[in-house]
Amino acid sequence: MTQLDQQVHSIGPEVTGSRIFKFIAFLYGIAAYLVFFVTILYAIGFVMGVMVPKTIDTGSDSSTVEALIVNLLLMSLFALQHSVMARKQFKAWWTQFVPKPVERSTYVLFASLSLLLLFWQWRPLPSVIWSVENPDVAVTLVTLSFAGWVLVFTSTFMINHFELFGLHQVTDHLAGKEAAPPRFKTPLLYKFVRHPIYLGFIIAFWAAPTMTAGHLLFAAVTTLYIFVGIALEENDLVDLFGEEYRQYRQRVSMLIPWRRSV
Ligand SMILES: C[S@@+](CC[C@H](N)C(=O)[O-])C[C@H]1O[C@@H](n2cnc3c(N)ncnc32)[C@H](O)[C@@H]1O
Repeated sequence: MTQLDQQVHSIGPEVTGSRIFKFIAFLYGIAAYLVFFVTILYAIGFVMGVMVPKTIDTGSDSSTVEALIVNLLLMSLFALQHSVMARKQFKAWWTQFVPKPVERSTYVLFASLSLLLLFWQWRPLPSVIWSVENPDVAVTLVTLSFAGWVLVFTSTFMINHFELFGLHQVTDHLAGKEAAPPRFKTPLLYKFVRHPIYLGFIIAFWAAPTMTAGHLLFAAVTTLYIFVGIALEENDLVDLFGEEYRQYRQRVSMLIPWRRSV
């Protein structure tokens, strides 16, 4: 037996089933959730350019090339972390080291930390691509962007907010309940589009009265990543729910209600 095998063996039910582990896991889940919550609130201010010390359009001066390289690296790091750690094969591998009840919380924590790094290190690209002069149109765009964030937040509650962010798993474990298998759901908005959370992000990122080059880069790359993320997520969902998800995909559009192809 290698040293690694011995370590893997040490995180068994005799450890995860103990009362002290359950309690520490619960505290860890709450801490990860709080970090996520602060991160998503900061993200709103960062993208909308309000109420936070550093926004998408502020930060240290740098050359265009440096800004492009740093920003693309930061977004790639988030995309890699987010996609790789969400895959079935990765989860099967790393739950040998990370106990299952805190797997989702750890994923949420890593995703939040990579986003916080992005906010911190983001380089502004201040050239203005468009600027809406009409105050009514400008207010409409700000309202639309905010509505995008509301769509993200409310949609998470439609499929299960607390499970998505790991709290459900640690509370069930604390209560000694077995983790329930994932369930396919199509409540409310999920009857009109398959990905309301991602639709909310796209709206929130693009609806800007003033669009700088930096903001445009962020919106364009994240939108591209959302399409890649959707393809990966839907592969997993077909694996998980089979024919039920295939039929859902035929019946319901991806992002734009009543437009089957997108
Ligand atoms: C960040 S959420 C995004 C959900 C969806 N793509 C959206 O944009 O609203 C990703 C998680 O939701 C799960 N998921 C996506 N659609 C689902 C559905 N209809 N029912 C249950 N879980 C779903 C995926 O398996 C994944 O774990």
